[in-house]
Amino acid sequence: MIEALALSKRHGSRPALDDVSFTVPDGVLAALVGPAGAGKSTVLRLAVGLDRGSGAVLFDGEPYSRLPRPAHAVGVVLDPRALHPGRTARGHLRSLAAGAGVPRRRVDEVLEQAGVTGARRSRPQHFRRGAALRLAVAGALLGHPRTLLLDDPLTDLDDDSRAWLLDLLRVHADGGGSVLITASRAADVLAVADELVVLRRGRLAARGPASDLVAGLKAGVLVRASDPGLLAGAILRWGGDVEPCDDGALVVTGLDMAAVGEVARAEGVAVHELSRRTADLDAALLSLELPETELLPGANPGAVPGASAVPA
Ligand SMILES: Nc1ncnc2c1ncn2[C@@H]1O[C@H](COP(=O)(O)OP(=O)(O)OP(=O)(O)O)[C@@H](O)[C@H]1O
Repeated sequence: MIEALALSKRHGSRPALDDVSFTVPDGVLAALVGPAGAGKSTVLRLAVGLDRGSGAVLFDGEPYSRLPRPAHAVGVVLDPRALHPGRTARGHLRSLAAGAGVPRRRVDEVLEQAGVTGARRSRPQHFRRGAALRLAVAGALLGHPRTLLLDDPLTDLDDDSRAWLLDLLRVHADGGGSVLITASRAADVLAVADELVVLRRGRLAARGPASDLVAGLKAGVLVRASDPGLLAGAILRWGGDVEPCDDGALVVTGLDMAAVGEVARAEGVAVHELSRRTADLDAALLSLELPETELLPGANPGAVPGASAVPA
């Protein structure tokens, strides 16, 4: 199980993460989603002690820094291109295995599992994205970890590697492990993630079972117009509800698409886009109201043994 407890991080005066808590139980594949800069990578970097902040991330109750054999508990893929330029793929894995106290024979097993046996003698800095990611995942699997953390694994991935990866993650979670991946678009992970944790500007925007979150999205109409303020006022007068988005679009509920078009015409406002809100799943998720956050027992980092895993 992964527990993120009250994670916060600032870059100067700018908060990169603000009091983010969530749990990924055993047997669950969770996706941390949010637009660029939302703080997803920061969560993973804090989790494995590569960044400093406040709060804690616990793996089966222990911070990463206190795991006796971290590679045997948590498999991590942050940057698949972080490789020694002079090593072959197999050499790279052998060096990881040696550092993690994993027997050498395990290297050939994970190369095969990742489908990169044929490229074991190649230098991976020339690998395409799919092969580089497979090699990185192979490295993460060396110690048979129960938990997997992968930062943005799906971007620019070829279809075969994507299918391979999603299958591997699903099987891992179904076998009782916990998996946390990050993605910029919820649509990319909706079919595979059990749980979503949605971040918006470093804060939790929504979290819960993916199917519940999507079912909870109110049907609505997304409209972009020349004068959103004027249109919003008119929609309210006509009995609709309006939620403004960051990019100036409005999400309207209580009026159908034709009615929104009519209101705009009556107000003399030019409409630049009119679509069903479900077309923009991410905007809809980001605008969800987060229920009162129930802090996990002991979520006060001061009360959690080893919570200084992420030193302030
Ligand atoms: N070293 C740094 N110095 C200053 N600001 C930083 C640094 N690293 C990250 N940030 C800022 O912290 C915020 C969160 O960054 P983070 O990389 O965690 O976001 P992200 O959701 O992973 O984005 P992306 O999908 O683009 O990787 C962003 O505003 C980013 O610009």
